[in-house]
Amino acid sequence: MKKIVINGGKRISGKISISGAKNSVVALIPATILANDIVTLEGVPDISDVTSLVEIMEIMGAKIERNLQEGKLVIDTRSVVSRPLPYGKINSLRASYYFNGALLGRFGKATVGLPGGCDLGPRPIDLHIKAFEALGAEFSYLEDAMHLEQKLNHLHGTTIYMDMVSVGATINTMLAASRAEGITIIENAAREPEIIDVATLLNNMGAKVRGAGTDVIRITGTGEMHGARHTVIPDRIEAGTYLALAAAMGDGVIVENVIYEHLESFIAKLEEMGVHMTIREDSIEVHKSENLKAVNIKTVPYPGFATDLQQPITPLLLKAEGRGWIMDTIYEKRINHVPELARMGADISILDDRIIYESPNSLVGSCVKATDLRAGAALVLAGVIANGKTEISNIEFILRGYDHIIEKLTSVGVDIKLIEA
Ligand SMILES: CC(=O)N[C@H]1[C@@H](OP(=O)(O)OP(=O)(O)OC[C@H]2O[C@@H](n3ccc(=O)[nH]c3=O)[C@H](O)[C@@H]2O)O[C@H](CO)[C@@H](O)[C@@H]1O
Ligand SMILES: C=C(OP(=O)(O)O)C(=O)O
Repeated sequence: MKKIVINGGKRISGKISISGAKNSVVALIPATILANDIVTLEGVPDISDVTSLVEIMEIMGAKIERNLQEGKLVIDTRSVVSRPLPYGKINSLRASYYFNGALLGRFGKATVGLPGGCDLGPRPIDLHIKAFEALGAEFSYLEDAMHLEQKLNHLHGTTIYMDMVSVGATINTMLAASRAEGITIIENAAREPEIIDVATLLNNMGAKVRGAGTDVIRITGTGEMHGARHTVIPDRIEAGTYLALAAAMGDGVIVENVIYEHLESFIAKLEEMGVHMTIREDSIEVHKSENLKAVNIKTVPYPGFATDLQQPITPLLLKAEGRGWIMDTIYEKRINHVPELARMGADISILDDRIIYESPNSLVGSCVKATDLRAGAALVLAGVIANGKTEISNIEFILRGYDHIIEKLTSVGVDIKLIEA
């Protein structure tokens, strides 16, 4: 079992470069199945979710050259077959549900086990299934796995209204609809940058996806798709995590390879707190910031404040002055970081549908447990801020989504190491 050990309380400075977006690449990899050809992905983060997806793709018959040091995957999906994938790695990550859309689109059938991923409370997939059914697939359970099969000899385009704004259901529908006959219109689509990234790859592979990034997406299905080369967008959640850390402990930190527009609501919150930043074309410099103010945060779909960033920003809030609350309207049970931060001395608790906190807090190094990916990120930040030694267990969650986190933090002066416990 691995642990992260941090000797906290030291100021940091320097540069951190952001890797490709986890929540994009986990959809881009399954999307390559639609090509029946060779797709090269660049800017791929070296994270365990990518390793898991590569393993699943190889089980399905894909030939993959991987050089994650250089952020590159060359994926040949010509020998992929739609074999049942009920168990194993499939159940360990949420994004495995994208195999449903990709396999259904290319082969007209898919048998894929139930998705896993972080425990954020219930994570239903009814909208995905409803969309596949609307496109002409029949849904059933086969050996504990989801089985989808087209009723006719092809899927057909249709208009789908999403009851809720869902990133996963929007992307899955785009995948299946890319190979359907006719036009599919997704209404009330999610607008996240990751959706645009997936649409860009699909279009480069020969699909016709229009309107990604707005709440109406129009997909004209195509019988054939082909190989392409694509660079993954920068990870706005990784960027937000390091910006929050820089605001809390930095004496001048530059976060590089960021798209500012993807982070506008987050930056607006940092500004409201009193954080000083210089925004450049593809980097953000966080200056030494003092006398920060407590703020309230409500997570909503993009372009609002991202659910994935409410946990990583919490340690920064604990350094501010005043009282505040956080309300996660996407995943209201995304609160696992709260008891661990309280264990480190934070005045933080849950009241009804909110996390409430009173600051400033003097955090003290402690033994804590990462219960999910972004809770883990929050504990790393808390460990850097806290005085003394923090030991974080269950770090496999953190490695699902943060590329070279130890190396990146060491480079700005954090005393952090990974140990075998
Ligand atoms: C809108 C939103 O902020 N989505 C976030 C969500 O995406 P993720 O893809 O996990 O979740 P969705 O965007 O699909 O779901 C948004 C909401 O819709 C509900 N839902 C979803 C699908 C479905 O079939 N039925 C249903 O009820 C979910 O329970 C959730 O409350 O978590 C990801 C990982 O943490 C983030 O990167 C996404 O930005
Ligand atoms: C919770 C997350 O990941 P997943 O949806 O893959 O579990 C996340 O990226 O914050």
